[in-house]
Amino acid sequence: MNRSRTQKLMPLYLPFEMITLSASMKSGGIIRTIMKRLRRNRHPSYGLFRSHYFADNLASADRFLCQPAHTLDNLPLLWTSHVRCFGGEVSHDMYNKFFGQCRELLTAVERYFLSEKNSTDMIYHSNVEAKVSKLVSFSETSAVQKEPLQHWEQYADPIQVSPDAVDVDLARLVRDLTAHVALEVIYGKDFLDRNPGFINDMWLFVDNAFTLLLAGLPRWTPLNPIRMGVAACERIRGALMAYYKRVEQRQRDLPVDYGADMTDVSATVLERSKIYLDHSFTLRQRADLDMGVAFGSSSNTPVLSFWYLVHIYSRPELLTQLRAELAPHVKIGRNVTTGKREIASIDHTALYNDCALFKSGLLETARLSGGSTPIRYVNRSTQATTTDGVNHVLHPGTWVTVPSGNVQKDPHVYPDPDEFVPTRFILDDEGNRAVRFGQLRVFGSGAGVCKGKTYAIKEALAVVAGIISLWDIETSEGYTVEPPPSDNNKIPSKGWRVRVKIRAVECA
Ligand code: HEM
Repeated sequence: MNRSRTQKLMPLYLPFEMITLSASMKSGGIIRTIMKRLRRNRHPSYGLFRSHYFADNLASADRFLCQPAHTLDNLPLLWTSHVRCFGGEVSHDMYNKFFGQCRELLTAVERYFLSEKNSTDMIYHSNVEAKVSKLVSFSETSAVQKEPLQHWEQYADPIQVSPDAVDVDLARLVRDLTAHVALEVIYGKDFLDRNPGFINDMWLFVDNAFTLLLAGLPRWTPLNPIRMGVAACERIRGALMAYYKRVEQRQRDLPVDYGADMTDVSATVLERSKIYLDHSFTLRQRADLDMGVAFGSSSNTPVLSFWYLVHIYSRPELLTQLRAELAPHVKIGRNVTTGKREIASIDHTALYNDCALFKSGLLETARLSGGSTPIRYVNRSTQATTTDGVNHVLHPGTWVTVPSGNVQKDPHVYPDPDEFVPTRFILDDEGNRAVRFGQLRVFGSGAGVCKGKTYAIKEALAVVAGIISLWDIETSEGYTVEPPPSDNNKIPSKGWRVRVKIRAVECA
């Protein structure tokens, strides 16, 4: 790689310094004192390295991060994941295409998943009702499972224990179902049916290799987790290459491979494909750049939804309150063929706007699960103003990290910060109960803010509302799950074994 292609790669020391500084800020004590001493007077460097500014005490993190991308750039971090994690192509051609077209490609995500109106259309398209109604499969005839399992049941080890009860790992079940919802809405049903191992490969990669690779271990490192993760990543790339070939065939009115049904491919994919074609991206380059979308859209929401369910099902009183709040908006009917209860409809707009306790509880789960630390590359000189009023100059070619998530455990902002307080984000304005994000920044800020933020909340609300409205869930003997102080975007390694039954509830 020549210098132009390496200069925008995040330095290898940065994740380590960021984690150490972040931990020292939280823990206080001697490490904090040492780190503070290392802060060079008047130089905006905090810690050991001059090319990294750890901006933990900005006067306004939001205002700072809202600077235009030509000053504070989010793309070099994405380029770093492309090179180090996803093993994407690093040719000169790819570098130019990446920095030339990436913003346009991200806009094709943002337009449908960040906008209030379009994200509502997307969640209505996602048919969460049908998926949640088939959370687990029942055999009518015997206690032995005979029906084909749904995609999300494959790795959740379901065992039918009576005609109406299934024991299952809820962590795997919910994680895979929620990922399925987002991926189907983006890539279409045929893609997931044709690639039944796709979601499992994503987890193999995320759980085993992603962090180690981002920290700088080469992809050829002879460690089992990396080998396993990298092999899964290559299968994902292969699936996306074959997929974008079919999308191109559809767009050019050519016969589509395998006669695949491409009618439900999202507008996001069609727009991205058009950009790829207009700028002569090879199939491999298209797949490389879509990995960020596939992972971004389906790695965080599933874990958030799972932990919210843990909070709810381990608090019977809260469960009752939420079911009452949701009842007018989540209609239960009967399946005309089986006669079993199922979700007939979900009013997604009402879940988002009118169910204050339910939405606030989701934000509280997000608050507890840990915050984000936006990382930006400094393209042009800029200033960072700290709380003590000092202006630091940040030079081009340096990096800045903003641990805006630390506020989430700050007792001055959130009293009893380790407690789960479901009402915490409700503002009562003369009888009008509204839910406000306040200082919560789980989705980042500024130009690099999460491009799926609005959809992600609607999707998590829909999945959780559907599950708690239709299903009774009890922890199996010997399994307890306590939400960890910070989930690091993970489900519990041993899963959460539960018994699932359809709830006896009045049908509409
Ligand atoms: C609970 C769910 C989610 C969480 C917590 C989350 C969080 C984040 C965070 C922290 C960032 C980096 C922001 C920054 O640097 O300031 C990000 C970036 C991104 N997210 Fe999400 N995300 C979620 C769901 C989604 C979904 C559903 C999609 C797509 C439909 C998505 C697409 C993206 C994309 C494309 C980026 C890169 C943005 C850029 O650098 O310009 N995310 N997300």
